[in-house]
Amino acid sequence: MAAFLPQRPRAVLDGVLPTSACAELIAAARALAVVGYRDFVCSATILEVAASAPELLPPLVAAREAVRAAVEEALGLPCGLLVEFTGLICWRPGAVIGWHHDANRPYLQQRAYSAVCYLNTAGSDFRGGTFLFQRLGDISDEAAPVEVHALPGRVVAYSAQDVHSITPVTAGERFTLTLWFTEDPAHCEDSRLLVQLAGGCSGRPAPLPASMWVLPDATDLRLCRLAMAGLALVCRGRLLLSAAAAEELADAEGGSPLGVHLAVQPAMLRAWLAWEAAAAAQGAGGAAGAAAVAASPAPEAGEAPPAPSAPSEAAAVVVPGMEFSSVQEGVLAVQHWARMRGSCASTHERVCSTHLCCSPAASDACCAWLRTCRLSSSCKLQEWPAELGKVVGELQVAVAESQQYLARQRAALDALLPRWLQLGAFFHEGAD
Ligand SMILES: O=C(O)CCC(=O)C(=O)O
Ligand SMILES: [Fe+2]
Repeated sequence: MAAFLPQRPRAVLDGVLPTSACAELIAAARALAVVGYRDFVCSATILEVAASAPELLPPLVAAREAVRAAVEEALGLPCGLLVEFTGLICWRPGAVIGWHHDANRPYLQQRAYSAVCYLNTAGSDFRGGTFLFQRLGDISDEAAPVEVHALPGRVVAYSAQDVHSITPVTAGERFTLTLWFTEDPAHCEDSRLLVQLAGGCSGRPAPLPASMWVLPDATDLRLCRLAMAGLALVCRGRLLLSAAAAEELADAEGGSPLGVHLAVQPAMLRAWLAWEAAAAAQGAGGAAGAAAVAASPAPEAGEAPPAPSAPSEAAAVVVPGMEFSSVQEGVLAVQHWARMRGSCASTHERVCSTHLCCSPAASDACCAWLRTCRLSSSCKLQEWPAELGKVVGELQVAVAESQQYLARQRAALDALLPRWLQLGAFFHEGAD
């Protein structure tokens, strides 16, 4: 444990999470994170996880509790801390935060302490991204930590008023589990989490990031999901949009990032849901049925995704990083692969589902698959099956492993949920 000064509590704690738990959380973040709270940052909050992939709550909650317990002990807070925010955060190249403290807005006054648990290693998994505390030039500076380099399982904890900064991430991806603590029960995230969980955990549509930053590497399963959905993708600035959303965007308020985000979100979501509904209506149509769905999505009240076989002009635009010459080519490649696998419907599940990259190994296999996509950019389409064949075995193992992993997490959630809900009811009654 590092120096701890009561007047300016700062602690750096190693080994709070085992490396395996960190890898698990990174895989969950890769699967779920959407455009985050600042440029080049993607995040998945605990509430978003509860809404879209509740079976991933058990490892996230376990990690949250481990960090909370370690911070309470290190900062000597016997009364216990309430968690105001839990999020998995991915920092991509370009992400940076200047000097600030974490309660620096009127609506953040409830934050009392902060804790960041690093999930991967500075210098090897990513470059830059060093956490710096401001030196205050008083005697306590001698002992207080000022610079924190990320290592899996290392936690930095500090008062939310303590000024700090993060140097720019220059390469790779920096993953953190970030927690803010409050002493005010009204701001504890658990009540919102319980309300959400009480609403039921199953049958939710697969989450689709509504928009995303276009990233230099773009090795991202989400791009694949979008291409599978037959969406024509358009690159606008650093946002990747559906063609339909791009049209709406023209009307968006001055093209401001917020306006853009608001315009994009509903359009893409509607398109995705329309596609999902069409796929469900086709039922177990097998390869041909599902391929037909992908090729001619059902007309819907919202936007149906553009048909891959009838590309719009916008569709000729790039899906960055995938290096297909068009989205259609990407879709065809996926369909080829699907036919090879014998079932397009389950391929949809495998390729499009968030869950494909929920286990670390599956996540790696997905990345391998997407890398293959990229490596194959110069290949002709007919060469795809051979190319893809190389990783099909790996994916099969990954899918099986992912399914087992999710089954285990679902069982864990089933076991936890009644207790959480009971607790929620207890607190609710207590509050009445
Ligand atoms: O990721 C970190 O090391 C700290 C992040 C931070 O300061 C913040 O999100 O306010
Ligand atoms: Fe901060």
